Amino acid sequence: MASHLQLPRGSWLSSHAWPVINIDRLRMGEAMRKLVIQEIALACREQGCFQVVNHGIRKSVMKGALEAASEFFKLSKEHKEKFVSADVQQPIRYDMSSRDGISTARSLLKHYANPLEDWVQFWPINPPTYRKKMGDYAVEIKGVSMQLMEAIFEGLGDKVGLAFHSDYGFITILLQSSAGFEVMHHEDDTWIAVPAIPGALHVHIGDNLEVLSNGQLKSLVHRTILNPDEPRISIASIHGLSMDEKVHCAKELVDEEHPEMYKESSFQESLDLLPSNMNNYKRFVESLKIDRDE
Ligand SMILES: O=C(O)CCC(=O)C(=O)O
Ligand SMILES: [Fe+2]
Repeated sequence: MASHLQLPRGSWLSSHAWPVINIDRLRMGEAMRKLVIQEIALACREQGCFQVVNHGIRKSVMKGALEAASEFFKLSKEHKEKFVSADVQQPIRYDMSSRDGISTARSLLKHYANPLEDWVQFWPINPPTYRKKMGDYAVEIKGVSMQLMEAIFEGLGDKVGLAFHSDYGFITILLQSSAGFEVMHHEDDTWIAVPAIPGALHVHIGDNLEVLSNGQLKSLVHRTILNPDEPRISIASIHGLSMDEKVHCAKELVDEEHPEMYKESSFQESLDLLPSNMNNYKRFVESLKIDRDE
């Protein structure tokens, strides 16, 4: 394993936008499974890759497979050359030169693996532990692939139900019946799945608070993903001022070093902007930003 891989504190490591997914949670009840499927779907859509931990493959099996491969490559030429073939259809093939146009400097041993009983007869008998160690790994990695394929297929049904936006108002409080809510990380613009924790309320910052705080707080960009299997209910309570009351940067937070960054606005004005959003969505707070470079 690469030395830069950190172990997950929770389920999702976002410090480097690098998803590490704890997949034994796929078996911890329906609600948890849904969340993990959503995390996997998110990683697939956003990054096209992710790492899994708690996948159930024993450490000794992973170590054994690496040892078997390494011992094979350390063998003398005559042991390995038995498997050399120019025929890429062979069930086992050792090669040191490029027949695929992509191998530049590597040796490879390529063989079929599952079902093991069909293919193991073609595998090296040297090193003597090769068949057992690589065989155990082949069987266990197939189990992980099957679980992941199932989860990825389930996640493919998920569609964005409510696209990228931030809320007008100071704060929004969400009471949600199930997962599906995603928020954008402030620093690296990656999406993070928010779990629906029973009994908990989700709170996020809206455009008004970004303006009031003169940019010290940022309104949260978020969206929701549809769950094809069950309806999701979410009650979003958005707290703001009355229709025509203006929200402006707090005077206490404006001085020479921190000039006013936003124009004042009312809830009515945010509504007036809605029709123009139909074809080209722009966050309301963006339209309030004062461009200081001009
Ligand atoms: O469906 C949700 O949980 C979020 C709803 C939302 O973002 C909104 O109504 O502004
Ligand atoms: Fe929202």
